[in-house]
Amino acid sequence: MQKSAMAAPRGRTEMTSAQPEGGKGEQSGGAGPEAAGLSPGGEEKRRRQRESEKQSCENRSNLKSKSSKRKKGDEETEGSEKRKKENSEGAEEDQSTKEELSLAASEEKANPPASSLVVLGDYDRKPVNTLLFSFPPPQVQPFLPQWLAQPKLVQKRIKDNLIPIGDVPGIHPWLLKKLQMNGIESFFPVQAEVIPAILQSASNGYLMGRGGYRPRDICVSAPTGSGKTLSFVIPIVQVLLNRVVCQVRALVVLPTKELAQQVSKVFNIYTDGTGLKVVLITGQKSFAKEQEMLVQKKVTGYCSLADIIVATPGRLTDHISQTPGFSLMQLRFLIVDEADRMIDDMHQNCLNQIVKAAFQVENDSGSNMLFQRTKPGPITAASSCYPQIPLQKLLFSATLTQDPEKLQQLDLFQPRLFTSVYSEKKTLGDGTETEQDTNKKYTLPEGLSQCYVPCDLNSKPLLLLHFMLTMKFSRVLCFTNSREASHRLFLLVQAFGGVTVAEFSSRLPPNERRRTMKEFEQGKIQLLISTDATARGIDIKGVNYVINYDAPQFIRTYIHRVGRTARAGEVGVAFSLVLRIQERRFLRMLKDAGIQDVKKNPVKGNSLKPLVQQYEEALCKLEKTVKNERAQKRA
Ligand SMILES: Nc1ncnc2c1ncn2[C@@H]1O[C@H](COP(=O)(O)OP(=O)(O)OP(=O)(O)O)[C@@H](O)[C@H]1O
Repeated sequence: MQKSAMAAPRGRTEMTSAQPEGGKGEQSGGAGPEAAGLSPGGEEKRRRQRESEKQSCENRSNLKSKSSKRKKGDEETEGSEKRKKENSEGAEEDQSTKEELSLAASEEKANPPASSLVVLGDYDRKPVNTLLFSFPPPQVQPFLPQWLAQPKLVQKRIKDNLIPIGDVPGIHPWLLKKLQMNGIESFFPVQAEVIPAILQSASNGYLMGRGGYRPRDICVSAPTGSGKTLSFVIPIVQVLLNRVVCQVRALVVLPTKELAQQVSKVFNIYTDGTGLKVVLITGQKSFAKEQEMLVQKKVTGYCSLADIIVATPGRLTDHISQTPGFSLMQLRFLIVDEADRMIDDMHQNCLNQIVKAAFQVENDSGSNMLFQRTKPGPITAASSCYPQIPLQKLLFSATLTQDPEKLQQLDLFQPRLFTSVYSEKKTLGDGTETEQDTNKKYTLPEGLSQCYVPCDLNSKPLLLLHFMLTMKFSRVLCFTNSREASHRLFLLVQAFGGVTVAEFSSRLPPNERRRTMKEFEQGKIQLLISTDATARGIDIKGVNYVINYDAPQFIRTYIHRVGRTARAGEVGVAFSLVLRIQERRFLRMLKDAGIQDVKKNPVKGNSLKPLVQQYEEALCKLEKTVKNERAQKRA
């Protein structure tokens, strides 16, 4: 990927015009007796100069160590991990370099160094003329676009900031009733901010932006379980309430079938009784069946059977290319949930195809010629002559990337960012205010307590059993790093006995996964051992504990996993079993993300002893079961 000047690489050079020595000093007689230290003020001036240089050096070395500490990545588990790691590492480097440069600039301002011109980048003072020959050439100082630098802040604390639904302006009375019928009396902070923003952007009806202008795209970064789903479901249903013709006006894309199912369920609740049609496209039904759900052929041409589509990327692109009459030409809202994951290479292409399909010129004589649209470009007299149906993008995630370049791949239009990621001001004992968590990149739910248990490989199963049987943990979602690991652990706990346990991974067919999830939600299963298939977005009510049986390798995986508990303002506890060899890396990963309050919670060997004999018997049973399974597979 080509990098723009916005994200210049490390070691950039920049000129800073600074004070005396050869610059201003020269003009005011720098070569005269004062500069040579012969005048009465000369000694004082040199002392100040020496101090200023010393300060400058200190500042630079501080920055240097700060910079090296920060060069780590936001990474992601799924898909092209390595590339992602590289990308995000690059992004963070860019970010920290930006911070360094602005910090350095302000510090330089406060303590002007003695030399006339300095080169920033390797923090060594260099004479100005080296700039002329420096390679690579100087680059433009990067800056954070205003929409990222000045986002709309969303309160993190849910329970303290509930807003009665009637106090949020502009919501249709019918929807207010519907919300109440579903037990929603108050909006969560993210909903109270985002719902009016989306409604406002469609205040002239969905066929046009506010005041006839193209509406701004919206990005939302709020913690897991903070209610992001309703913050787009409610305004979209409201905006489409009065639609006359059924056309695909809203499309939600999500990375997995389970998530798509979950979101379509919420849409179904709030469209029930409206005549709006919600269609789920995930490949769980046959392609032909899905085609029947999407379009109908009539004598006059094809007509849409869907107002709102909730889809996974693969199946959706198949329909774009292969389903006759399937049109996104009237698409008004493109919602990208779990957006950071959807921007990954794997899904990026899908998003491009959607946008392309949305601006495709239709030859079909049945198309609506009154409201047409052309690919957005500069506003001209011609383009403003006829009404354009705008396509507005709405991006949501608990770990939305703040790398402008990555977000820019989505071709966002004057985006607005709503975020709960901000540093908090704390008042000290003496009344002064201090900023906390300045390197904070993600926000976790308020009610979440986090612990980690240092351990070795052999004690991990015993620790899990200890939590379940001795500590009597209930409603536990336990994550491993692979399907095989989940399966083995499930067999082992089952062989040990005493715990209602199930597994969840792509090893199991979809119906079985659905059933398991339902039973877990109903409390019939106390321990669900899962892969990262349930790590993102899945909303399971009543999870008390998350256990990272295998420590997650990437910070975003950690955030989404632990976010399966402490949802909707509730409390929850996350335990991570961390091998001693992983401990340093694990803690650094959390620290780099600004996550500080993770307590060390060692478990004494003595506590595990009572379980050992039964555990060894379970191991023998496990060995037999695995052998049987292998034999069955071969047969
Ligand atoms: N205003 C509300 N009042 C009560 N419960 C709510 C409200 N809004 C959402 N919820 C509930 O909160 C839970 C979490 O909501 P949701 O799944 O939308 O979170 P999210 O922000 O999308 O989380 P994630 O990032 O993990 O996907 C759901 O069970 C939802 O029903």
